[in-house]
Amino acid sequence: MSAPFVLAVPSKGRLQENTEAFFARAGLKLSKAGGARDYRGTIAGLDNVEVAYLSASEIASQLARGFAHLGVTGEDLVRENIADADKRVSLIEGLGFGYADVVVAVPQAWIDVRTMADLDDVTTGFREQHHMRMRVATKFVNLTRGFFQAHGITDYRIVESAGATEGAPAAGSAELIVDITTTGATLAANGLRVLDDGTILRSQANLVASKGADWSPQARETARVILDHIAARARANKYREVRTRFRQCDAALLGEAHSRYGVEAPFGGPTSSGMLTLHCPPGQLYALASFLREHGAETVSVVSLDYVFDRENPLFAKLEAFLGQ
Ligand SMILES: Nc1ncnc2c1ncn2[C@@H]1O[C@H](COP(=O)(O)OP(=O)(O)OP(=O)(O)O)[C@@H](O)[C@H]1O
Ligand SMILES: O=P(O)(O)OC[C@H]1O[C@H](OP(=O)(O)OP(=O)(O)O)[C@H](O)[C@@H]1O
Ligand SMILES: [Mg+2]
Repeated sequence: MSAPFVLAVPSKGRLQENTEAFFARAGLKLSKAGGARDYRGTIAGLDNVEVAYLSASEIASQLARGFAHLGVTGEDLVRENIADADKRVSLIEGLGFGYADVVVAVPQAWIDVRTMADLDDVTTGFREQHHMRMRVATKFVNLTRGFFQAHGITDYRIVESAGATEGAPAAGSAELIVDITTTGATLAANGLRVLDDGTILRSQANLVASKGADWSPQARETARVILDHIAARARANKYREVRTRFRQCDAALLGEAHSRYGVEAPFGGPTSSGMLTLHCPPGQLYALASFLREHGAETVSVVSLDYVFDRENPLFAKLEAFLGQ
């Protein structure tokens, strides 16, 4: 038997739940034979796939080393943990969950410090006054270094923080922090404020491919099947299916529906009896139904789509472009 195809997914918390739901919606059911504490799983119907349940940061490292073919993890962890990330992994698609911003936050009491340029000024003053550099508490050491360097800030020192980073300024172990925020509640509760231009990265969970994995023809075929499921579901989510039948429908009317409402006609124009199937963005359904009735339709029905399989698979095309032929 050939080596398994490894899909790495988060082993706990919100990311795990969201990831399992995401694959399930795409028709890929992840299951663990040994229950919740089993860190190996399978995908029903895909025999050579091994699902590896790992922490989100470990997934980034495993992808960088080529120990997993595909994985789900946050872009923040990819950028923090992988040097030269764009050469070693490819972010195939943002998954629409796990949103978090990596930000520079300072005590609210620093009323004169609004921007990174202001911060640059006070770091220099702080060093002269206190004979030590300002301390930045973070677990995002690399992202912080890169961002501070891009803003020309050099008078600071990083204090590595494993958790509860937002508490560091009040505890006196740092002057400011770099950490993730989603709702802003934790920053506010700790009397901190994000600098106006202090957002380092807007992160979300991504489907990530590894360059260094063993991309045998069989592994590529497995990736194609997985990405085909995901692309079909993504395409289905973007549209509702609209059906109607009326004689006055012609190419000019379809052209107008396309430019006004973003409507696609996946099976071409109306049939000889005037039957028409359209795909319409959800937000435009009422406007489209009104438009069709104004032009002669008696009835317009709308249904949700589960999957739309296209010949083209943009996700697999992106993977192939990244891996090279
Ligand atoms: N409110 C949030 N808190 C923590 N992580 C979040 C939040 N929202 C989104 N995320 C994302 O989830 C990922 C972190 O997941 P998780 O905490 O499981 O990671 P980890 O690196 O394994 O951390 P841990 O040390 O807690 O095990 C990151 O990509 C992060 O951006
Ligand atoms: O902006 P907010 O919505 O307040 O979210 C941000 C906070 O949430 C996370 O911690 P979490 O409580 O998940 O604990 P963790 O340290 O175990 O990740 C994260 O580390 C931040 O501290
Ligand atoms: Mg965490």
